[in-house]
Amino acid sequence: MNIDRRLIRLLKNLRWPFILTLFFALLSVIAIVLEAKYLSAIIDLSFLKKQSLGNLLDLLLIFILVILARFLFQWLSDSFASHLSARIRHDLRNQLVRHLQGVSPVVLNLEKRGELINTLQQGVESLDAYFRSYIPQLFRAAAFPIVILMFVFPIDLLSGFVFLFTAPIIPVFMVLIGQHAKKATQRQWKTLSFLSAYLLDVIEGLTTLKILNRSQSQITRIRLLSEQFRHNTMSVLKIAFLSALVLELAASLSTAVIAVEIGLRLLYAKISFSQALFVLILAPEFYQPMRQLGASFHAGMEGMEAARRIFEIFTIRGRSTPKQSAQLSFSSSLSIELQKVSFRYPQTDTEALSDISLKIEAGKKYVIIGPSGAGKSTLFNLLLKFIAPTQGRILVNGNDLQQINDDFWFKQISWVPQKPYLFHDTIEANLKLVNPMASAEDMVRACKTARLHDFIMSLPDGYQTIVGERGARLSGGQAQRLALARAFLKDAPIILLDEPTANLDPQLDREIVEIMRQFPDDTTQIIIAHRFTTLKNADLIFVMVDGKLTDVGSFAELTASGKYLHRMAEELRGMS
Ligand SMILES: Nc1ncnc2c1ncn2[C@@H]1O[C@H](COP(=O)(O)OP(=O)(O)OP(=O)(O)O)[C@@H](O)[C@H]1O
Repeated sequence: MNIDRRLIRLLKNLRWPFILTLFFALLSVIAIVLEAKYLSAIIDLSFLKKQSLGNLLDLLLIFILVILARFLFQWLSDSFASHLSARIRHDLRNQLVRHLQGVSPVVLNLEKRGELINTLQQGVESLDAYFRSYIPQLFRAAAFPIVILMFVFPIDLLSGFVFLFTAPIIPVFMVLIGQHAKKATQRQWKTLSFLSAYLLDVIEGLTTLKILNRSQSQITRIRLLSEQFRHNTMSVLKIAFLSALVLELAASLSTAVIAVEIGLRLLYAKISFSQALFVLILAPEFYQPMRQLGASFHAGMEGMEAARRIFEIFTIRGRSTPKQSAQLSFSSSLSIELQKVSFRYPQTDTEALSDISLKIEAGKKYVIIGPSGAGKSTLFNLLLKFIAPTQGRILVNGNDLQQINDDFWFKQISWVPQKPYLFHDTIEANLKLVNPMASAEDMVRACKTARLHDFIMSLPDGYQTIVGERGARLSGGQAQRLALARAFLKDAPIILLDEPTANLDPQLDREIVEIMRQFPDDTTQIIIAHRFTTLKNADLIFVMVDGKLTDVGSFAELTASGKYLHRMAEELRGMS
């Protein structure tokens, strides 16, 4: 019957709007029965018993009031259902976003973003019809016939039995049709999710595709997928139209059976006119909610399918973080120690990091170097608590990092990745992300230190300039500077910087060292370096190769003996 228990559980905090939705629906059916009762009485009295209109004024007035009450109850029931649906969608979307915020970026990157977006938008939206129309209709389909039978049985037993025996025909048809509809709806959703993910992928990789001269083949693929989606949608619609037709037919035939049965008895004077009329007026109302349920059956199917995807998102494992960070305070100078740390990404055979032991003391400058794939970013991911070691421990002032609260830890770290994420908002808003209370002077100071202020002032809207999606209107170097300005504003004791690669911004090469010097002396700096200038300024250099720590030492020590650094120096000398 298309009821997902997890969806019904969402109603827990909305008990009252839900109860009121059903309560007013119930009142509306009582009003329907009363409407039939008064209408049949008025017709009987005025046409058969020839009563004057003056004598029927009271009855007419009550009849009109009952009609008005029916519409009022229906409207109230619909309004509470709409309110309920809006709240559920709002709460669910918040819960989903909150859940995804708690998922490690490393895990999240493995998910198809297009599918996630599709579920967050279309999936949650399709629950509107489920809660606003399908669930109340399901209640009406179950409750209305019972209420009507309660009134019909005492008045006309035979008609009551005809109602009772014809009522299951519609639900039986619905269950039969439902089997097909379910598969078709699942196919439709699968294609839509795939299409959304594919479109997002193509749009993001458009430049690459164009350069590779592959855009035409992608267009063909998108056309094929769209065609498949159209085909699947048509199958769903075909079933929906066909089921509506079958249900309509079943309801009409059942009403006809009642009409013939009543007509015959009326002919042989086995039933009074007012009783016959009362049952006849109620007959279409008896089948109406079941017919309407047939019409919203599709909404029920879609809601169920969307629920499956939505609750799948909740199964993406989030990080668990302790509530308290014992013994650590914001004023602590934080030293970090990696003890025999290894890490293996899920579903991979080799370790990205193996047996790493190193110490990071507060206030010193460290540089990590190594060839591509050596595990430098993985080490950062561990320090950022995006992932946890598969073996070994990371200690912060002697406390296991995994026992430290995420919020506390994130406040201690400024992270400047190679491609910083900038939101489609103003420069000011992107800066204030790290410190909403930052004053205009603070922002200017931070941007001056990051050597970005002059550029910002050259823009027509200055700090109010919209940076574009993912900072599209900024160069790679400018985006990095903006991220560095954010780090200045945040003023955290530890800064992790993934230096931009050499081909990104040559000017930044020299400047970055200067900018990093501006951080307070007690800031611990850990830099993934790609340049020589950065190496020279490090207190200690960690050389990583194939997930292992192969050398540790100062620049002078390593250029003399370190294999990788020595080779790097040779290569750079050869280039110059
Ligand atoms: N999400 C992931 N799932 C599976 N394997 C991964 C994942 N991320 C990285 N790896 C693997 O882990 C190893 C270390 O990768 P990592 O990104 O840490 O290297 P890196 O030194 O930062 O490289 P680069 O300098 O090119 O950025 C690589 O073999 C890489 O293929």
